[in-house]
Amino acid sequence: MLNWDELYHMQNELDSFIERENNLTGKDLLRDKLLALSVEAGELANETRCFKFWSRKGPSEKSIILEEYVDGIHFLLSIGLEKDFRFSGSADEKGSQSLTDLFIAFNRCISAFELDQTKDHYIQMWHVYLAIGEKLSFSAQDTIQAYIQKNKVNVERQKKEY
Ligand SMILES: O=c1ccn([C@H]2C[C@H](O)[C@@H](COP(=O)(O)OP(=O)(O)OP(=O)(O)O)O2)c(=O)[nH]1
Repeated sequence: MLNWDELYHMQNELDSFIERENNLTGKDLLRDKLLALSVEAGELANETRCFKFWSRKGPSEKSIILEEYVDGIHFLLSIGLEKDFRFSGSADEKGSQSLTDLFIAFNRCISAFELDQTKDHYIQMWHVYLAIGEKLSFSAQDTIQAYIQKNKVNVERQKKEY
């Protein structure tokens, strides 16, 4: 099973670094992070092309979809750090909902959390996001590996190009 504690720890290091580099230490970044999460989910949906009924072009390759997916994991962890909530479960069995259904449900969960910032609503966002990962056939190992890799890229980018 995924050890979320380790990922929360890595995310905390990254977030503190980003805040220091950008003079944002102590600032309330929750609303920006919620919008970022919603945008990342949109980028992910776009790469899967799950809703593009008008097009015969297939999805992007798995590595690209996985990188978009772990961007969302970054923000879910980061939001938990901001609110002092932790998720510790795992993905449920693959359900019958389509990817499109899941993306719509995920946006609903973000809105529910924004309106009422409880731990239950936080956990709900995780369940739906993990269901998206399950539907995309990402294993826990795929997700951890890609998370660690993108976390490093994020640190490097802070040091250089931004
Ligand atoms: O407080 C923060 C802010 C950002 N990130 C991470 C999450 C994600 O992995 C990345 C932002 O996403 P992305 O790589 O799409 O950033 P971008 O600036 O939109 O990149 P690009 O210009 O390449 O599209 O930064 C954090 O972990 N914590």
